[in-house]
Amino acid sequence: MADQQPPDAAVGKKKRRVKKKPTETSAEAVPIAQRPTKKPSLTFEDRQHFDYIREATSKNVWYYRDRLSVPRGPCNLPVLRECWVQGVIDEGTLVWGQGLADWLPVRNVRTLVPQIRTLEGKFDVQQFPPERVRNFSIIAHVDHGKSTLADRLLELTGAIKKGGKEQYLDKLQVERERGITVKAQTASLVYRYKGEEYLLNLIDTPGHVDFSYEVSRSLAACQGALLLVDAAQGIQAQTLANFYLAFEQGLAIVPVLNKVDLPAAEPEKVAEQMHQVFDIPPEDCLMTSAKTGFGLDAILPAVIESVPPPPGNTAGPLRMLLFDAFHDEYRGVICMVEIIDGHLRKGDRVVASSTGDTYDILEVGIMTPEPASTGQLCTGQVGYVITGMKSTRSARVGDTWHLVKQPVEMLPGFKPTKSMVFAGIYPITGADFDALSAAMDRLILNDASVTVRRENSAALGAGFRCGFLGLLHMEVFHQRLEQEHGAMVITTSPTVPYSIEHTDGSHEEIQNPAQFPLGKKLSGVWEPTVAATVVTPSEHLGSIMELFQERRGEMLEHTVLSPARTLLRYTLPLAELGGNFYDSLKSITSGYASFDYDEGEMRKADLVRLDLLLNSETVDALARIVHRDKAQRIGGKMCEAMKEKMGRQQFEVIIQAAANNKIVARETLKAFRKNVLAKCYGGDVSRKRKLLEKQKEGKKRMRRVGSVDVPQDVFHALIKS
Ligand SMILES: Nc1nc2c(ncn2[C@@H]2O[C@H](COP(=O)(O)OP(=O)(O)OP(=O)(O)O)[C@@H](O)[C@H]2O)c(=O)[nH]1
Repeated sequence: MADQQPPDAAVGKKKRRVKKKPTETSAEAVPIAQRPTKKPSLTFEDRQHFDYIREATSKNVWYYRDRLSVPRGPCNLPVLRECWVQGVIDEGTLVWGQGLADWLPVRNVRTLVPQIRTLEGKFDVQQFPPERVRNFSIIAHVDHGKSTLADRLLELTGAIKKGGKEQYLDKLQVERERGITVKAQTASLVYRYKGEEYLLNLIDTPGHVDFSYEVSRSLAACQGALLLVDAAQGIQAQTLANFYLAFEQGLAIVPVLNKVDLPAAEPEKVAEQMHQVFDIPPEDCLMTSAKTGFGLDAILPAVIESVPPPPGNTAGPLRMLLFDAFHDEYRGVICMVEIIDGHLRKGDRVVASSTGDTYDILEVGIMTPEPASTGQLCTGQVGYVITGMKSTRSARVGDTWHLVKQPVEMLPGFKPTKSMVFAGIYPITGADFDALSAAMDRLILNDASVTVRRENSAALGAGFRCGFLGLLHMEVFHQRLEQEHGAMVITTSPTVPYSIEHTDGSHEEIQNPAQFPLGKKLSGVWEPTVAATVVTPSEHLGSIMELFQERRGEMLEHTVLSPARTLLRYTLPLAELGGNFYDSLKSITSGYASFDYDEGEMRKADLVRLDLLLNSETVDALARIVHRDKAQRIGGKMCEAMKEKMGRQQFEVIIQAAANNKIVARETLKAFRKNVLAKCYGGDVSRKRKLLEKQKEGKKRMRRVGSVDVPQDVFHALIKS
């Protein structure tokens, strides 16, 4: 094991070495024959080995990771940002990283694992029996102010400082970039009310329909919900959907009208709407402005008064619900749990009911909103546990855990989600498949609503077919894979699951358009529909109806909510929600209409498979299933987009679209050879070689379809066409 010098001494020593003797790398320490010529990619066995070492060293300050990012700052290997490790991290281990000409033997690696805040000995969760615990979610339509209100409540209870980062609980990069919540987040607050301290557990939930699985799971760990409604916009489609989710689970509802500071706010009218639609007495609605802080003081007392304490049995054996999980680079799998009955302590040995696997509780604590260890959790409390679980797949969201040899009745768990949209996800190059697979495992741990299956494409190689709850969900998943896990991927056109009826009466579900049978007589093709709800200012009714008609929608209901607002219900094919449906709806109503949908029935439709061909070779990854009437228009658009994006090749390329094998559109791309040496007049041969090598490198990023090279961004562009 490496030496145990104080970190500063080690830092100084290593810095001097690296600076003064840059050649003192593995060149001297390792015989040439042993030196690899390129960055190693770790094998599965390596990773297993690493896991073993992690355990062996977890109590020391040493650490390793298969792909170790060493942040800048005081560190004994300051030049390394990404470093590939050969073998076990120990004295003499070879590492390679950005800025290093060669492999470097490690002399001293100190852990860079951020320390979890500890409240052990300072904060006793036992002082909060269930009567003084409240678990509640904040639910609302998109942008009605959930995260902003959560900020104010965190500030009010001193969990975060005033004037800090806005929407504190929106921690993901994708959330901050898009300004939406995609992941439910938990925070425990201590609040003094009528002379007694209460432990309040707040869960901020997403508003968009594609993430409603997050809402329903969060509600399972709560006994109440703050139903937030924008006092200017009133009840919207997702307000209805979330209200019913909470109502069906029997939660206490605390109605709050937010944004009363806005000039357009009409809190009295909205309170009246709440009465009409939800039967909530107008006088029960709290008025607040999460922006200015108006009315904030009334919220937590209302939660304490209206939300019942968690009903668990304090004396019973431990029974806990795993309702969420995520992967932390340094600590592995972190599970979010609610203690339904009994008591959990660090060091306990627990069993996961669904798999029978046993784990030691290495750490347990609450989110404040950052994790803070408390050493135990009592009945009704919500917090996190770390078990040293090896595989991300072992953390099954909805699972019941109990103590070894103390079996309990399983909790009902969560309804499995039904994927509404499918797409293929492929690594940019085949060599990245293993890395993508690991990244998917980690992300799926944090997003249990995604379904994944291995698949192969002739054009894109080995990859995965993933099921999502909607198109936004698919886009966010793609973005998170890239941003949080560094996996660069190609996503194929989204498709919905179709059911094919063969002439012998049998049915087959297809989730990939390339499976759609060609040249075979079929009895019928069935597509999924949705029951859509739109709440809109009445002046936009005409244009909304036109939009739905164009998207093959059929009206089910037309209700006037108030003289100015109307509710419409339509049934329409799920596939029609793709493309620019949301953008069109937004632009024709200037963003004033709200939209939500529920799964509908399967409906028979006249559908064909639309293929894209390059020099008569089908690109399987670009196949889609479309309505016969739209095949020619969509095919034409795809060919145009392909021509525009692909750039000329060294030979002519014929781009065609075929609907059920019949050509419906065609474009021709003229031959062209880009002469990268055009501007190199005479002279330097090494510069010419460099340019040619760069060109060769660029070609690697292309996908070969038959004899045609397709750049990866073409796939992205065609998905949107
Ligand atoms: N004027 C005013 N603006 C507010 C108030 N509360 C929130 N906002 C603004 O409304 C916008 C949306 O707020 P968020 O807190 O992100 O809304 P959200 O409900 O969490 O959004 P999603 O998680 O995407 O559903 C932000 O620009 C906030 O600054 C309020 O009381 N008054």
